[in-house]
Amino acid sequence: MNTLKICDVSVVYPGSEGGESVAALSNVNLAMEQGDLVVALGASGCGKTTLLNLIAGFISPTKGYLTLGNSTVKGYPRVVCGQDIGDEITGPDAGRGVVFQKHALLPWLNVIENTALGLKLQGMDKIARRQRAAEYLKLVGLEDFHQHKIYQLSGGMQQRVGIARALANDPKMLLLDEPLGALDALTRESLQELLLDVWRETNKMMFFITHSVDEALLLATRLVVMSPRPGRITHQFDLDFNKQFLDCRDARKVKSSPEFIAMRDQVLAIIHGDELAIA
Ligand SMILES: Nc1ncnc2c1ncn2[C@@H]1O[C@H](COP(=O)(O)OP(=O)(O)OP(=O)(O)O)[C@@H](O)[C@H]1O
Repeated sequence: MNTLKICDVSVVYPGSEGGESVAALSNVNLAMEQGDLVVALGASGCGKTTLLNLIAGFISPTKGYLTLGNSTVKGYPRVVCGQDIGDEITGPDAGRGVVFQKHALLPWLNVIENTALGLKLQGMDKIARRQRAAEYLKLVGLEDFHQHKIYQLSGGMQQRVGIARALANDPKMLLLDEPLGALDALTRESLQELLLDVWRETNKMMFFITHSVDEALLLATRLVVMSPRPGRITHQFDLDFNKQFLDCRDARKVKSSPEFIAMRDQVLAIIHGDELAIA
């Protein structure tokens, strides 16, 4: 089974040119399984992206370790506290798909070429990779846009291509760093629905970062709230508003329920309390 374990992880960035080092994360513990949609919320600079970068294998922890399935993630000792924690993954790989706020697509390639890019880099032949890319473009509603250039697409459509490209590699987990942050409100709502459809269809583990409390509550199976720097996970909530939404397809109805409003108030109180503490 696919599982991610983050065990007592801290990250300290060294100061540049004699400057002070930055303690970004402190003693973070988190476990995820297949089908979990974990959303991280917290004040700006609390270490959300640092946590995502660790999971993706872009950076290494200063202390602690991460495991994905039977493998340790990038650069960690195979044996920890006398226990063998498995083979090492040597860094970012196709098993962890990443979607950024800015789509990071290549403007000189068309939609299907962008979607198939990771498969091309893995050496998959052209027919097979185009077939696979077409499947995922259909999943995100872009089956009629294969030949379009990226600049011919709206921001929301570009993000759909980014999601299809990440999924085309069939990753064990999808890591999404504020993927909807730059979109207008209506497009953002339609992509929230799309992501939930993709999540239900694929049953992938997803780790999602946002600044929007409403978005976090609507999407998450588990919400983790992080403290200001050095980031720690201070609260975790198991939620099922996403299943309520998928049943009724009416975000306004879900968001106006007494349970949603109470949870929103509770989470906002935590975040505002944290912000006041550092003001
Ligand atoms: N490569 C780096 N070198 C030094 N400091 C860094 C580096 N990357 C991030 N930081 C610092 O670490 C802290 C955590 O940054 P991070 O981007 O993880 O926070 P965040 O919660 O994602 O922020 P935001 O919500 O504003 O995107 C910040 O103080 C940031 O300035």
